[in-house]
Amino acid sequence: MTSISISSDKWQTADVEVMDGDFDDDMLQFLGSFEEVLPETVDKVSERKLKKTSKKQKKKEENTVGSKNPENEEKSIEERRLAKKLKRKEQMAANRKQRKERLARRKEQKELEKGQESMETPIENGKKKRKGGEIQENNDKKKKAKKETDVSAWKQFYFLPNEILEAIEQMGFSQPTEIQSAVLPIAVRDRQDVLGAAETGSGKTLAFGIPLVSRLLEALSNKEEEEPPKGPRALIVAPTRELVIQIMRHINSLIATTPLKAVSIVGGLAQVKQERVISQQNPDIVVATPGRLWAMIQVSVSGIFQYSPPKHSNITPGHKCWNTPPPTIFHKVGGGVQKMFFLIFCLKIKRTQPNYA
Ligand SMILES: Nc1ncnc2c1ncn2[C@@H]1O[C@H](COP(=O)(O)OP(=O)(O)OP(=O)(O)O)[C@@H](O)[C@H]1O
Repeated sequence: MTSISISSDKWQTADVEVMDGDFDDDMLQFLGSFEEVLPETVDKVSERKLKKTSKKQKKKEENTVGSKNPENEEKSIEERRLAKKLKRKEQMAANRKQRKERLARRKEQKELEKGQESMETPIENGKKKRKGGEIQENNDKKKKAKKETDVSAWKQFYFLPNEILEAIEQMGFSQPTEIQSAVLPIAVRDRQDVLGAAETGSGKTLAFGIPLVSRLLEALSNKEEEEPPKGPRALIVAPTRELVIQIMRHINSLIATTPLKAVSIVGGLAQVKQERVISQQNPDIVVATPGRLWAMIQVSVSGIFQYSPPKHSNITPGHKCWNTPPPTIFHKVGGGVQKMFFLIFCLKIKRTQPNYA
């Protein structure tokens, strides 16, 4: 019997079974297969093993997908190609649209600037003086070419000033349109305010343009002895730049034979420049979009809109233009409302208050 101590405090004894006999090398061989393994080595080895397994697994998965669904894979490649193609197409369409819009904006801007530059030409006795007389000559040629139009149908409107009949002749319009025939006697002869509605392209611009220019000419002839009126006396408001351009074209043609001047006020052009043109040129007619007009009324340095109220006004199409009622605007415009002449033209008129005529 052998005693083995197992406690640190006190030695104790325990009975153990002792094996007797010889141990040959074969029995102890397994000891050689152990190797010393430190903690850091354990971490590194397991990390390497983990990486290897995840790579293998990934490869395996890829192979399985590929080998299992080759059609699906082809499909997804095709889909991706199509999506890319579509995206490219959309991008190209967007670029084309942007380019078109840019070109249209530039064209509009040029037209408006042209209109304003032409304002800088002095006007005397209803005829424009230009350098070298070259442009005047071209205009004369145009006038001659268009003078062949027979405008006898317009003669029924005996109350129209001669300058306007001459302008209509130059424009080449042999007959008044329906809305023009309906409006002219009421607005020019009877001096009534008009609320008109007619479809697009029916000639509404001249239907309000002719009465407006007639009134201005009338006022000019009545006040020949007096000091010429300061500031714009007629205001045309249209909801878009495009409409302002269209209206300006008609108004400029209408006043081509008169000493009257018109300018446009729209967003997108330098406000300072527009103010300068207005205060230098002192136009009789202003054609404006509401946003820029409002901005100019509020921050106008020259105070151009404070001179005197516009006495004749057109708002077209009225329902789209204003959030505040027109008289409020004109009160601001002129600093006081005088007798004004309203011509409101649009595509449709919706009655919102039953008692409002
Ligand atoms: N009496 C006329 N005879 C022939 N053509 C005319 C006459 N009056 C106007 N026009 C022409 O008809 C076209 C349409 O006129 P206008 O732009 O005034 O229509 P509109 O009713 O104001 O249209 P929109 O509602 O689109 O503004 C213009 O090209 C204009 O020059």
